[in-house]
Formats: sequence, C-alpha cells, structure tokens
Amino acid sequence: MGAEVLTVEHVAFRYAGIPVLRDVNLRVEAATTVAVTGANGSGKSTLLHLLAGVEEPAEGSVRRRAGCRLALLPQRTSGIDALPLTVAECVQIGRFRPRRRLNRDDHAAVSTIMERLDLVHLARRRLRELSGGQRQRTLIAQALVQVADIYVLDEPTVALDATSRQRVHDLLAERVRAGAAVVYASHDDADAALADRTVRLAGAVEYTITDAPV
Ligand SMILES: Nc1ncnc2c1ncn2[C@@H]1O[C@H](COP(=O)(O)OP(=O)(O)OP(=O)(O)O)[C@@H](O)[C@H]1O
Repeated sequence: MGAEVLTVEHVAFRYAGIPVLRDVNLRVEAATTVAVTGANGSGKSTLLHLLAGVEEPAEGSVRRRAGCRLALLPQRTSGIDALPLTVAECVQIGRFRPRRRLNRDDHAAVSTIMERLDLVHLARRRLRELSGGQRQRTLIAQALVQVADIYVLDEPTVALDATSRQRVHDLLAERVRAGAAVVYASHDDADAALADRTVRLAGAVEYTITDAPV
C-alpha cells in the first residue's frame, strides 16, 4: 500500500438541510482501488463529488494530498452533448491545459486510449450521434487520458458490454500499477469485487468498509 492521497474524516453532507451522508470516514492510498456501492439514492455520487471537491462537506473534512492531480468522470454528463464535439476532440479535452498546445505525448496518449477503448473508427463522429456505450467509452477515455494521481469515476462501466467492461478494468489496473488511486461507484457486485476495498453506503446514517480478501 502506498501513501495516503485522500482522507475523509467525519464527513456529513446535506442537500437543502436533508441529510445524505453522515460521519463518513475513508482513507485512500496510492496504488489502490476503492469501490463505492449502495442502492439508488444512497449517496454514491455525492461522496464522489466530495472527494473531487465539486461539493464541500457540511461537517468534517476531505483532504487531498498536496499537489495531487485528480481526474473525474461524473455520472451526469448530458450537457456535453450540446457541444459540436467529435469523439477525438472530446478525448483530447482530457489533455488540455491553459495556454498550452497539445504536444506529441498528448497526441500519443489520445491515440493509445482511443485504440484501447475501440474508439478509432468513431473518431470523427459527434457525441450526440453515438450509442450509449460508445458515448460512455468516449467519456471514460477523456477521464483516463488525463495524467492523474486519483481517478474518481462515477459508474464507469454502466451501459458497457462485457468486452468494454474488461477493457476499462484493464486500464484501471494499469493506472493503479503505475501508482494512481482509483475510486469508482458501481451497482454491480462483480465490478465492485475487483476493488481492494469496498465502501457500501446505506443511506444517510450508515456505511461499511470492507477490505477484499487477500
Ligand atoms: N442536487 C440535489 N439536490 C437535492 N437532492 C439531491 C441532489 N442530488 C442528489 N440528491 C439526493 O441525494 C441523495 C443521494 O443522491 P446521489 O446521487 O448521491 O445517490 P447515488 O447513490 O449516486 O444514486 P444512484 O445510484 O441513483 O446514482 C438522493 O436522495 C438524491 O435524491
């Protein structure tokens, strides 16, 4: 196990005063995977938003290791369909930096991830012209092409067929072997079982953390 990259302590979160999470504690180390599971509405997306800094906790703290880079695949991404982006452009966005052109490494990383996720033949298609699974693969590619220390992915394999799921898990395993931490939400027990640790949310008041058997 590596150094801690994310530390969640006594976190509570409420939407308009309605409790969603209470007293959540979690430590995520480098080179590990954590699956966040639980029923619809149990707070998985909310927890991931807190980890990524999209939301702030009402109580407690979420600390990311200083200087650590985080890539997020949100669950709700419909806004991007309104943009006239091709698949290739959408993946390239993962490598954009202010005031800097994409360099050779960026283009190589984009090509590689598009090959690995079987997107090359779709490169010039607009996002809104894709099937659900093709669109999801494109957004996963945009997240995984980023150079990050923590990948936070909300239901990354939803809408994917078995081959694509396996490809995504292979890519995640590679990121973890390279030292990154991966946190993903999932409804699928088989998907969750691939993680080193599972956080099961059970509504506003309960959660459990389970380490995978070694
Ligand atoms: N923007 C919001 N405003 C108010 N309530 C919200 C908001 N977003 C989520 N909620 C509520 O917070 C709770 C947790 O939602 P969240 O999306 O985190 O659950 P989830 O476990 O990711 O669900 P799912 O499995 O359906 O994706 C739910 O009861 C939901 O109705």
